[in-house]
Amino acid sequence: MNIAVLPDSPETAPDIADPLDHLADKLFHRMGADGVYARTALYEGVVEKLAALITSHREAGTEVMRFPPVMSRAQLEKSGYLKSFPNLLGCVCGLHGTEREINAAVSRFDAGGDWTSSLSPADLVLSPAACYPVYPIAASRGPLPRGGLRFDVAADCFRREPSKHLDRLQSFRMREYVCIGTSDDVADFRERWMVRAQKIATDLGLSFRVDYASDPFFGRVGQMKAVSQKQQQLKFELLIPLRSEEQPTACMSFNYHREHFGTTWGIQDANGEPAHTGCVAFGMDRLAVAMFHTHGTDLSAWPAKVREMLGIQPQIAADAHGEGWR
Ligand SMILES: Nc1ncnc2c1ncn2[C@@H]1O[C@H](COP(=O)(O)OP(=O)(O)OP(=O)(O)O)[C@@H](O)[C@H]1O
Ligand SMILES: [Zn+2]
Repeated sequence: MNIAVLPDSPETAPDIADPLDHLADKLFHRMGADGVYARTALYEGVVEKLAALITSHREAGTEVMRFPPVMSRAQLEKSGYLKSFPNLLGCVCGLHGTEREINAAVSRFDAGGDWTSSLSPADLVLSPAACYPVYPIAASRGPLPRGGLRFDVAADCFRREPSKHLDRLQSFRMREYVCIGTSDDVADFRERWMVRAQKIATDLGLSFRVDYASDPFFGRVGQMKAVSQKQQQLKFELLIPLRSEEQPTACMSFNYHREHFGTTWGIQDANGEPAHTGCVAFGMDRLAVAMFHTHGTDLSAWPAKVREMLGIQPQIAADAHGEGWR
């Protein structure tokens, strides 16, 4: 079934058109909520090619793990997420009562009332970033070997930041390379990846700049955290001017957490010191949107070098509007 219902009908259309809106009907199908979209074959094909390109740059000795879209609530609480981004968290909840209580909730719904007041939280949250589950797993393995550990992780992530902008989703894919080791291990890792990531962006024909950045910490205390994060240059972003040069979109980030996760999870480096950690995160959906915004929605018209880099064959490009991804 192919129901392209974007762009919005005039009654529900956003007041100000966004420069990315023209991509919507080629890339997505609406699912009834802002920032949550079904993806077309054309779009998904490019996401897969981007993922393969990122895989081709994986360093030797990197362990691969793929995480589900949910994780342990206790683990995320322990990671300190509520101190930084409580406003973005999505929590799984359910009808946990007796049969009578559950039936009463459903009856309230049938009668046009509110059933959700009977919900209570489960022990799961929707993962807000791909790397959180890897630290307790690493901790369970005992002290780190010399040189530390490296992981390749990915997850469907959720952040409660509904927006009509196609580059700010509530449900999106994140791929990360993670390093756990000494501060030198992590500094070298981040340095290598900041160089490599810029080569990837150049190969993809994207315009970009790399700048230091801060996370969107919650509240007034959060603003101070953001200032300190910038001063210490703990976070860099690869920024692509999708809607303007002044407000570019962060499509990758390079993060240094110092010993936060090492101390939280009791991870020790080879010298018995708390481990340092860092990650490089690729926003797969933002990268895909950036590719279509930059090169257009006709794959056969993309620059030959970019198609070659991604392994997009000419006939595949021509077929992509149908089911032509092989
Ligand atoms: N709401 C979102 N929709 C799509 N991709 C996202 C979203 N939030 C983050 N990402 C992607 O995941 C990557 C890693 O997440 P990170 O926490 O570093 O982003 P962030 O600093 O919160 O981004 P922003 O400042 O734009 O909210 C980002 O560089 C981006 O590519
Ligand atoms: Zn991370």
